[in-house]
Amino acid sequence: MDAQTAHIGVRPRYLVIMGVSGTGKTTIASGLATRLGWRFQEGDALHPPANVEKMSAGQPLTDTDRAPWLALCHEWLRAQVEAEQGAVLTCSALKRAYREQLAGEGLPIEFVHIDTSADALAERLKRREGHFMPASLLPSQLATLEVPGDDEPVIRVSGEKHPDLVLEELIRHFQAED
Ligand SMILES: Nc1ncnc2c1ncn2[C@@H]1O[C@H](COP(=O)(O)OP(=O)(O)OP(=O)(O)O)[C@@H](O)[C@H]1O
Ligand SMILES: O=C(O)[C@H](O)[C@@H](O)[C@H](O)[C@H](O)CO
Repeated sequence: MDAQTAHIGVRPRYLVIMGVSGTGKTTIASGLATRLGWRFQEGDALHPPANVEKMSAGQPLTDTDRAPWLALCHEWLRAQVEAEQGAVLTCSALKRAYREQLAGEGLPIEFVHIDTSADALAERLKRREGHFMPASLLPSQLATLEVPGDDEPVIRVSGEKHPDLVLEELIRHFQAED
């Protein structure tokens, strides 16, 4: 545990920051990784090019499309657990089955579900520029989302609070549990 992490007093964790497109996964994940000195991976960067092309064309992904992507995400998580340095991955992880695949082989994965209202999401995606995901896919994202159950290792946060407040809330949560 380096000086910064020791100062904050949080043991290494292995987090998947999840939720629908536009909910704030990259914002929160990168903020956590920076504050805690943990490794960060943008899950979208692990998509096969065909998946990005499909979404860019306004077509929702299928379970078959997501399978190789989720396998790469799981592999990244497994390598981080072995490295024991703490890690944060962004991944929509919309379905329970996807979350089970990410946490497969008994990996100690925790999910942070960022929940944002449909209206706020629509407004954000309408304004967002330079991203491959069209706002037209928001309804399919919301329809596909299976909100994590209380039986899943999930921490629920709001996507409509200021990101700095969410980061402080998460770090306090980790400190209280350690
Ligand atoms: N709490 C927030 N309040 C207001 N705007 C936010 C908040 N969090 C993120 N945003 C904005 O919403 C947009 C999407 O944020 P971000 O890229 O982090 O989401 P994402 O879930 O990673 O999206 P995607 O999955 O589509 O890549 C960005 O323009 C970001 O600045
Ligand atoms: O599961 C999915 O349908 C996709 O992963 C999307 O969620 C994108 O990755 C991301 O949200 C891009 O905006």
